[in-house]
Amino acid sequence: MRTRLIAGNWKMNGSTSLIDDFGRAFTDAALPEAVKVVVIPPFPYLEAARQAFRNTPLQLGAQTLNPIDSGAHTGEVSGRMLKELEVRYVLVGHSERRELYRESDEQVFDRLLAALHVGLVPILCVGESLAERDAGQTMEVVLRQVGYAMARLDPEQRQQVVIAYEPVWAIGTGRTATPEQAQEVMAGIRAYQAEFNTTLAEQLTLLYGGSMNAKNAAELLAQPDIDGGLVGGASLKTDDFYAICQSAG
Ligand SMILES: O=C(CO)COP(=O)(O)O
Repeated sequence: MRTRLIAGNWKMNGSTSLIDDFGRAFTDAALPEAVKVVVIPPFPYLEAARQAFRNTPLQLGAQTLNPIDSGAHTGEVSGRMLKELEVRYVLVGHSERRELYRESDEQVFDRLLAALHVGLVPILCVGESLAERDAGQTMEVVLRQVGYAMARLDPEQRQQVVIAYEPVWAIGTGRTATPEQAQEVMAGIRAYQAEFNTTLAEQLTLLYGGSMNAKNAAELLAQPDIDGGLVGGASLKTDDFYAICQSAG
């Protein structure tokens, strides 16, 4: 049985009061067994979240990290600092970072490696644009992003990585990939991984992201290669996010 994982990426949203709402809503929450739930707020809220989530099953994630441990890098945050705040997961290669902040596959890989070195679980985000999908390049683009990172890791490191497939055209648009579209690409990612090692491929946790919400989550999560979700907008609404977590059981 693979790990089920629901992660809420708040992006540059949220507030200390939303952290408190989540703390209250998830205190003593009875989530389905074997479902891990991660909240990924902006950096300034991590400490408040650490306190507020004490009696909840919620784990903490961060949205990015700098590959360097410390030094003269104004505005940046290192993996070591995140570990001090009991952060367990970190996103690398989110399409917004790739697009808006020009992160290359190489820079994404440096971040992923830094995460592994300090013991954070990297969630490697990959996905094609609408133009790439329309041009029939979906698998090529996604496997290039996955392959760039995975081929440079040793088998033990590969085992630690979670991969999130987020078609860029489905992010924040309300236009979810159909379960079949998502399943097709995610089966392709797992098959790619099987070229390294079939057991690892079987254990790989694969998340779908892109307009996942309380209504469509169950159908997406019922697909054989979808083990969880990376949720944006709907993770800012306590009730919706709670419902998505319940449908992962
Ligand atoms: O980018 C996402 C999560 O990382 C998905 O965002 P939405 O759920 O808002 O489409």
